[in-house]
This record gives sequence, structure tokens and C-alpha cells, in this order.
Amino acid sequence: MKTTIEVSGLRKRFGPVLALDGMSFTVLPGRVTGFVGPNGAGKSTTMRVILGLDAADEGRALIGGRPYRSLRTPLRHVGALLDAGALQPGRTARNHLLWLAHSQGLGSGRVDEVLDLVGLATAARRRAGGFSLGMRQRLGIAAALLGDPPVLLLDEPVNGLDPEGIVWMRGLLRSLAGEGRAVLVSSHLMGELEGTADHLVVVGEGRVIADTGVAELITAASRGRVTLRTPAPSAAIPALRDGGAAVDVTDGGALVVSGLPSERVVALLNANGVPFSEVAAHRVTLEQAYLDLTGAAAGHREAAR
Ligand SMILES: Nc1ncnc2c1ncn2[C@@H]1O[C@H](COP(=O)(O)OP(=O)(O)OP(=O)(O)O)[C@@H](O)[C@H]1O
Repeated sequence: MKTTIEVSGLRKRFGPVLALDGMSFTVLPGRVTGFVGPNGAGKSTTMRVILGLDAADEGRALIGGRPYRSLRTPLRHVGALLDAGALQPGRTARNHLLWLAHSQGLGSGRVDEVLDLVGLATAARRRAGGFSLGMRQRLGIAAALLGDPPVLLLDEPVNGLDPEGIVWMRGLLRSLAGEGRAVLVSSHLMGELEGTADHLVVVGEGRVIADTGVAELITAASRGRVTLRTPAPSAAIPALRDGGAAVDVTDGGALVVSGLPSERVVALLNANGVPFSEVAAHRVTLEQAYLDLTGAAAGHREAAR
């Protein structure tokens, strides 16, 4: 499986709203790419254009080098979860999937496989209209996986899931990428992607603000700072400041030291007889890294005005 999604120069206007303004990025196989940005940034519109549900005014979107509309059995090329509400309420879960499978020349064996995979085997003969949001999300995922596609597009897949469902979804996304699939997952909450995404495409106002590895982003946002835990902050702070560091106190009582490597922090504490229980590389959360990045992007826009 070496299929990519390529989006280049998409522009899309809805009346006065410019929803996409030069959106360009590539989703590579074998990793989960988080597609993040605030409400209205253009994530759903981009996904709809990739899936041929909306036409772009300019630019193109290709799946494995081909536009969606040229795919004869699309479910074998790309699976999508856009709106978990989009199902016929009177149909059972199994019939819903059978109908989809038959439309794509897929057998009923695969239907039972995907029902099992998403944990709906025991609910397969219940009417989907009575499903909880979490069950609908699972059914949506089952539909996306029917054709065993190399590319998956999931719009806010953890929306409405309970904590157990969220853990399940994260594991599923990781394993789908582990099998070599290109997995694009949108979210407007960065915290949801912590521990799931390998790569991020951060968008705002219809275009890409950052296209970066998660580890790389966290390292950059952590800015070589050091976290220090000490029972004697009033002794540590002046010692470190005299040594050339900037020191911030966090809500949790730890000190965050900037401007000195951890060895130098330890040396200064020892030289001043300051006890400490921990000195470690400071690591920001994905949420903090994102706020840092989008705050900086907003600042740049402000400065450019
Ligand atoms: N069919 C439509 N008609 C008019 N405006 C639309 C339509 N679809 C999207 N928009 C507008 O385009 C912009 C981008 O919307 P889009 O839904 O793609 O953003 P999003 O990043 O997915 O947001 P969210 O996180 O809220 O889902 C918004 O201003 C939205 O109001």
C-alpha cells in the first residue's frame, strides 16, 4: 500500500465565504496525519473536495494519482467517515453494510469481518436508527473499511465517543497506519490527536499554516527548556537567574528554566547547595505546541497588516 492523497492549490468559494484559499498538502502512507484547525478553517470542505462531493473552483485533489470521480469502485481505494448520521434508520447495521458492499461488488463475508473489527457483531441485526452516536461512528468506520482501502479520511471520528470508544478509535487508527495506509483524521481539538497522529497539517482560513511531524513540533515548541522540581525554589530561582537563565514557575509548582542546558542547571544547583528531586527536558503538550504555533501565525498575520 503506497497510495497518497495529494491536494494542491484548492480554492473554493461559497458566496461571500472563501472556504479554501490555496489549500495544498500531501498525506503519506503508513502514518496518521492529523488535519487540525479551528471551526470554519476548511477541513470538511477539503475532505468533501477530495471525495468528489464538492467541486473546487481551482486546484486538484488526487487519491493515488487519480481524481475520486474517476475511481470505478471507490470503496476499494478510499474509505471515508464524514457524517455518522448519514444512514437509513430503518435498516439494520448489517443490511446497511450489505447494501454498500453489493454496490461495490464486495461479498457479504467482508461485511461480517468489518462488523467484527469495529465491535458491532452482536448489534449487527439491530436497526441503525436506534444506535447511540458511538455505535453510529463504529458503523461509519465499518463502512469506510469495507473495501479494505489504502486511504482513509475521517472527519472528527472521536466526536461523541465515550472514553473507552476514544481509546478504541486511537488504537484502530494506529493499526490502520501500521498496515501502511494513509490515514487523514480531522479534529478541531489538538488534544484529541495526542498519541494518535504522527504528522500534522495545521490549517486556518482555508490554507495550511504548518505541515510538520508531531515530534518535531513538540521539540520546537519545548524550546530546549528544562523542568526542575525542588523543595527550595526561593534558593533555586536566584541561583539560576544569576547563572543566566530565565525561570518561570508553573501552576504545579515546578520551575521551567530557559537558556541553559540541563547539565548546567544541575551544576548551578549543586554549586549553590540547592536540593532538587527532578531535572528533565521540558516537554510541552501537543495542545500547547499547537497554541504556540497558531498564536505565532496570528501574530505574523497581525504584523503583516
Ligand atoms: N455548503 C456551504 N455553503 C456555504 N458555506 C459553506 C458551506 N460549506 C462550508 N461553508 C463555509 O466554509 C468555511 C469552511 O467550512 P468547513 O466546514 O470546511 O470548516 P471546518 O474546518 O471543517 O470547520 P469545523 O471544525 O467546524 O467542522 C466556513 O466558513 C463555512 O461556513
